[in-house]
Amino acid sequence: MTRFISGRTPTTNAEAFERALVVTPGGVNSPVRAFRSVGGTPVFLASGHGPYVVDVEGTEYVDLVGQWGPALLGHAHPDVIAAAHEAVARGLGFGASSTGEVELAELVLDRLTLGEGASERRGIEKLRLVSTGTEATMTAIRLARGATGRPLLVKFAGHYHGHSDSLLSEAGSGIATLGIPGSAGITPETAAQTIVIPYNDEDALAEVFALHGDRIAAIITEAAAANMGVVPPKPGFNRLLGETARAHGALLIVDEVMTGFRSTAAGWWGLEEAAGSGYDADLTTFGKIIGGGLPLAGLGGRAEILDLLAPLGPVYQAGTLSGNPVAVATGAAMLRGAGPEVYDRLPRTARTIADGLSAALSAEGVAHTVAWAGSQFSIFFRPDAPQNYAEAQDQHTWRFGAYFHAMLEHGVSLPPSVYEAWFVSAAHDDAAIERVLAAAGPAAKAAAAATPAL
Ligand SMILES: Cc1ncc(COP(=O)(O)O)c(C=O)c1O
Ligand SMILES: N[C@H](C=O)CCC(=O)O
Repeated sequence: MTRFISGRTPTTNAEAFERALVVTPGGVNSPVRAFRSVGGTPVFLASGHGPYVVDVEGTEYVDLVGQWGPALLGHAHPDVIAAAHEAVARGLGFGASSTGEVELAELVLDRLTLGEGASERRGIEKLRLVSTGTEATMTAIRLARGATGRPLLVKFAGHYHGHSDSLLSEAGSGIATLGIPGSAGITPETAAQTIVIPYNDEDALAEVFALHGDRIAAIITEAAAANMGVVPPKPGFNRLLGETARAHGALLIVDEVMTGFRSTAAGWWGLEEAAGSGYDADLTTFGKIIGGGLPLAGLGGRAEILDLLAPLGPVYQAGTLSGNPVAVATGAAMLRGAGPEVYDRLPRTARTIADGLSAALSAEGVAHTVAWAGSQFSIFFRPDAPQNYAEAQDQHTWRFGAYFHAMLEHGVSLPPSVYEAWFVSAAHDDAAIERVLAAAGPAAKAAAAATPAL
């Protein structure tokens, strides 16, 4: 007799969650999905199409989670699905190199390399593919330590770079959502190698380098922070990070796992280049969109640094599933499908939605602000945009649960945390936007009526 297998597919979210709780820690495979900060039963999704997702009960929602970023063209885009089918038919993976990996690297490098004659520090010359953003940032740190022979890492409070040990101190995303300072299970020795400073704070940066400059291997930063809600860098801050690192013989790692291929065709880096505040990253990490929705991520940089990776160099990194042929095919299909019209459309769609939501909140007298980084935005329940984690936490977070559930009831799926960014896709058409705007009034009323927990 089987103990766990029920043989029946759950038909309600409650039933699905109940069963998940028995066999999965917290009923989820990634903490934010558990709805802990907003309360209630998580939805279990059965399918997605265009701007919509559908749960196991058959309820359709306009999706503003976008797979946490990868769904740039919307769900189940025909070209991406066709690329997956074609690749699957040839085999799921070989544990050997395949030409699709090279094609994807070429597509990425083409978007991120400056023209001939540009300073040789700029742009990305080589790319190593891995399977998750966590692996990409973890490898970037190892590479920085290997390249400099130094131990320390500087990160910013509220930034999230995945869940490797060195990077969970005062992290954003789920760590912020759960209201905890970091994770158990990390040795004090490891934690001591990461120095956390406030974001957008030039003085703290100067001070940490004055004190420890010759022991710092790297600064790691989100290209534009979006895991404590959206908090963009002050103009010129990323450039200052590059200059400071360079002046002290350290490296700058810019994490574009979320912003890469979303803010512009060339990610946040492209946006700052166009704005005249371009910066020199020594290493750049990618994830999400680069895999087109399947597990794939990457680490890029100048050849002299990337070539320190095995087999050429002494810094080890490997992966059974690295460069998986199906994931590189879906990633390439997504990048090929993300032409100028996509990057033109995304900010306009985001702006229309955000303006409508903001107007509804204002009409209900709810203090709030919409914060932006390219086409990504999030709503803070405070009157002005925060510049760092302390300010991002200083808001009426207690309004968000009511707001979130009112949206869900009216057919709009938001990230289930006040500290996550919202994502639109190229598939969000007028009908989807209308549905979001129709939910704006009731959600604003719910936020206005919310009260802090005792
Ligand atoms: C900026 C950033 N870096 C790294 C990661 C880690 O990526 P993954 O979840 O694929 O490990 C994430 C998201 O999870 C992210 O938003
Ligand atoms: N903020 C995270 C990634 O960007 C959300 C994904 C997760 O933790 O499940």
